Amino acid sequence: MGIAIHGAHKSYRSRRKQPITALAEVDLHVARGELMVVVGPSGSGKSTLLRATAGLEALDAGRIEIGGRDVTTAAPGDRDISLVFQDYALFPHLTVTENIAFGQRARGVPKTQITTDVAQAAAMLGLTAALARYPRELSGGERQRVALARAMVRRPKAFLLDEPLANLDPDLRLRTRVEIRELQRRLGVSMLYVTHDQTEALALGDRIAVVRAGRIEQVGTPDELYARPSTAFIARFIGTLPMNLLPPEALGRESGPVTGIRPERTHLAQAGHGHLTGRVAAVEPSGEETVLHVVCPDTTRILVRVPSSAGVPRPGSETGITWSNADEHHFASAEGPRTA
Ligand SMILES: Nc1ncnc2c1ncn2[C@@H]1O[C@H](COP(=O)(O)OP(=O)(O)OP(=O)(O)O)[C@@H](O)[C@H]1O
Repeated sequence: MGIAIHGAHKSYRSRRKQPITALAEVDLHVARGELMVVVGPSGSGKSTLLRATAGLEALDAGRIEIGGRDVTTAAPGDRDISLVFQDYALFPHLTVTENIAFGQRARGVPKTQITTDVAQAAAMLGLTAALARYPRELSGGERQRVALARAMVRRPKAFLLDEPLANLDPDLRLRTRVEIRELQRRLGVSMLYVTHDQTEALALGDRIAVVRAGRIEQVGTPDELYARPSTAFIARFIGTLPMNLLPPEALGRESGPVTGIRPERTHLAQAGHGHLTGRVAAVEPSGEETVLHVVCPDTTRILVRVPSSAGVPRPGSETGITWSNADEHHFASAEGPRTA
């Protein structure tokens, strides 16, 4: 058993005493050894879900099990979890060794055991050469690795991470992301990983839970979320570029569903041919590919991603846009559920 969250509900009171629903009827199961990413926009309830799982926040209703044990009312220290936050929370006056060993010492683990555990965690995370240093002598990436090593030596039933890469520059984010993934695989521990970054979610997760306004809209593998988003919101949220959503009028229909087409599944055609014709409003080269912003006569804007080598049209010119009907998604409305 990994982590099981049943019917979690949590609301806060605003300063004006208005209720703010942070979590509503959330069910989430993380299998043993699974890396589950919780992703969603700012304020959607991700941190509340993680903090409730950690026991830092009490639920109004619902039940939480970790490793098959009901921990709903257990104190954070009694849940067999390790937490990692974005701000590392290292002790500045302790060396790397002492920081990693701190929790183990407090728990009275024998010294020889601690020495072995620290050496092993440091080796796994490439920190062996830094063991005698103080946090101020480390880079941001090294500090985050110390925080991970400290979390790891506890051998918890579950790892809970809240935006652990938020303070790192892009290069380090990428490297540390790979390290976290490898570490989680090697330890075979369940992990709940919170981020607002869908790229990170797709890269890391065995599965991803997309949260919006306190509810989980979809749980699935990265491929499932990309190929069959269950709502138009997810279709726009998951993917390097948001999916184009076309109202029926844009396709010359009086009524019907909203049609979704990914920018990377569109092709250019001659003006007047294909599914649509519009004017190129902007051209954004990004190496091998170029993204065109095309505005149709009814003002619908469409993103088109094409190979840069393919004779990209100039801004202001007219172009046709086409796609294979098999690549279409259909939704009840611009935010609503999938219909086909
Ligand atoms: N202590 C609190 N008191 C009042 N409202 C709170 C409190 N903590 C969170 N909230 C509200 O609950 C909602 C969910 O917050 P939460 O921090 O879980 O979102 P989040 O998805 O983690 O956001 P972010 O990505 O910005 O960190 C928000 O509307 C937030 O304003």
